[in-house]
Amino acid sequence: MSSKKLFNVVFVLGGPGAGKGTQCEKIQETFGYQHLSAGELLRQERLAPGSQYGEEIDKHIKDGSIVPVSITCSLLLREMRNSSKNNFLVDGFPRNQDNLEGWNKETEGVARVQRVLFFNCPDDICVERCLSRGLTSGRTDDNAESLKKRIQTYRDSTMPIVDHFRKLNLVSEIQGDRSPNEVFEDVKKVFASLK
Ligand SMILES: Nc1ncnc2c1ncn2[C@@H]1O[C@H](COP(=O)(O)OP(=O)(O)O)[C@@H](O)[C@H]1O
Ligand SMILES: O=c1ccn([C@@H]2O[C@H](COP(=O)(O)OP(=O)(O)O)[C@@H](O)[C@H]2O)c(=O)[nH]1
Ligand SMILES: [Mg+2]
Repeated sequence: MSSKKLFNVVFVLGGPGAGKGTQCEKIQETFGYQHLSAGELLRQERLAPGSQYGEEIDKHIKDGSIVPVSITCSLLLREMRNSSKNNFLVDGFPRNQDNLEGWNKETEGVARVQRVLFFNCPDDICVERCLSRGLTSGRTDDNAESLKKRIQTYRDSTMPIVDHFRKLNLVSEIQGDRSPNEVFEDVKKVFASLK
């Protein structure tokens, strides 16, 4: 029997602009979980010198479609293995069935999903937030055209993953269309009761 400690992972899901990144920063500060944004890791990888995946990642991000799990999962696992932490927030992943299956395969005996935080936020507010973020983010996908596709991908591909975790009783759903501090009050309750 292996005595190796499993990584604890909290998945953080929700539409584009639902507030995942904002809340993850607060959780990291307050509860010491290391924040890993899958989207951010992909954006970095795209720019990494010599990366063979740059173009592929670029295209998916602009199209609001989802990068193959082998790429995303290896970036996440690299961060986890290089960290001194044992507790991680995996922000914006798994976004579809391919992500979920790849994760399950790659992390068996390595990580356990402790909880799934799901930030529920109406589409119009999500879009409005991303458009304002786009004024300064420099992101190629914070524009009306990409957002339409991202919302569709979220609805068609990510919601079934949330529902999968609901059946496993792992989802804590939090209403995201309130001020960041109000949202965080509910997030704190979830973390206070984590097992
Ligand atoms: N509760 C909130 N109320 C208003 N604006 C918010 C809230 N949470 C985040 N924002 C802003 O909305 C944009 C998207 O938030 P972010 O945390 O990046 O969301 P996500 O990671 O889900 O896309 C950012 O510009 C952020 O500052
Ligand atoms: O596991 C992931 C996470 C992100 N993305 C891509 O990266 C984009 C931006 O994701 P991010 O989570 O940064 O966006 P957010 O929801 O926070 O606005 C997505 O639309 C996808 O194209 C992906 O392919 N796989
Ligand atoms: Mg984000």
